[in-house]
Amino acid sequence: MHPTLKFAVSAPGKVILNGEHSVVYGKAAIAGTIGLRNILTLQANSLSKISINLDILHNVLECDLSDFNSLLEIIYPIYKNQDLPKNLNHNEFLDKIKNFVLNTKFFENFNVADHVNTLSALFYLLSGILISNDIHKLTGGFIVSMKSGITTGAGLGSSASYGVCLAGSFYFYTKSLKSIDFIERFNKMSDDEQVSIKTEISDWAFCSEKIMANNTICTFGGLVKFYRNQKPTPLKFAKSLNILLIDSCVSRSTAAMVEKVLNQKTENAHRVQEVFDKIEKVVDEVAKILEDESLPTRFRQLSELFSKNHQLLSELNVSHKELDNIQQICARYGLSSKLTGAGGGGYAIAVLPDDYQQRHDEFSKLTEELTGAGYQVRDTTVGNVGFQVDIVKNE
Ligand SMILES: Nc1ncnc2c1ncn2[C@@H]1O[C@H](COP(=O)(O)OP(=O)(O)O)[C@@H](O)[C@H]1O
Ligand SMILES: C[C@@](O)(CCOP(=O)(O)O)CC(=O)O
Repeated sequence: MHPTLKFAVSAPGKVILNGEHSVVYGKAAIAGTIGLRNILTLQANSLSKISINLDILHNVLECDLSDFNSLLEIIYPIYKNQDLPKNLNHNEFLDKIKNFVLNTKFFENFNVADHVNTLSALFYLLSGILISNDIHKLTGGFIVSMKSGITTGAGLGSSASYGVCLAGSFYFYTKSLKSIDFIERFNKMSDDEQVSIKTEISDWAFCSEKIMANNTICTFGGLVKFYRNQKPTPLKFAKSLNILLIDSCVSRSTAAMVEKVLNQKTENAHRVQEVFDKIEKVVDEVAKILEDESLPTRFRQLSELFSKNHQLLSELNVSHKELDNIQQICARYGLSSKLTGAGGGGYAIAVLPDDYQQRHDEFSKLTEELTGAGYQVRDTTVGNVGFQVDIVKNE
């Protein structure tokens, strides 16, 4: 037990730049981390409880250490000799964790059933990582506090970022139980050593969100090209890009939009395949531009390709009148926006010129017009750092 241990981890959200929908049918897509992050602080203490302070739950929940240790007592012997998480029987393990979550009293009248996935992800990763490090009992408590910086359920990768924060914090907590200066040592390790630890974290995070690209991006950061169910490949030399993130404030469902495209494909496979092929070309061109170090500016070329990509997605009927309106407003200011993610609502993104901060008046007018039309606007970058961990020093 290390009652003095206090550290913070953070992980960014992500956006898809190009290739949504066609990626479902085997084509490549491009994505990158955004400048918005979830930040989780873990502080060890000598109390006999695990306190959970996730801002999205609006309550501080508490789990008695004895209850958690009883769970470990049951599951440790079953899973201790398995090579976790590689050989973990996910569904069986998750059932045991869900059962624990549903039968634990966390806070007065708190309705656990409404948050079972959020809490199960936490206890899944905590127990799995402890067991894989051969720890079968906790002798001291801790508090985890999450400050959310990413809108949830909007395609910005909040769940992957949440999973990476949880996996990362429990990984470093567990390692610190064995060696208190582990975090300081990690931050001084070579790139290769850090990559191998981050790979473990990303593999654990994959257990809570089964979208390989998202966990890898949120852990390692940067801009990547990826295919469905495969580890993404970093785009070499790709510098981060200034973008405008515009929330249409229209709710959307990824599954419904994917189904909409499937229905069109069933009706007219040839037409839809032609659109996918054109999107593939856009993806290839964008990747080339992002990797070309010699270009003085990427703004104009990328803007053209973003417009084209939005048009192609509209042909798949996954745009929305608000997303089209955003595109028209941006166009009046010389910017091209496209929907990002599944469409039907959610976010649009627009590439910003390198000097947009110097063109303050023009940029403020655009932001005002978008906000006045009912949208939420953030300027940020895409292709930022991924997972980070740091000791928090108490004043
Ligand atoms: N900051 C957070 N704190 C707690 N849980 C989070 C947080 N961010 C995401 N989650 C979890 O992820 C879920 C949202 O996942 P999902 O609907 O796939 O959205 P997204 O597209 O943003 O990843 C939330 O319901 C919650 O379980
Ligand atoms: C439409 C799709 O290509 C992207 C969905 O993205 P998001 O989860 O809405 O950001 C679906 C998918 O790749 O699974």
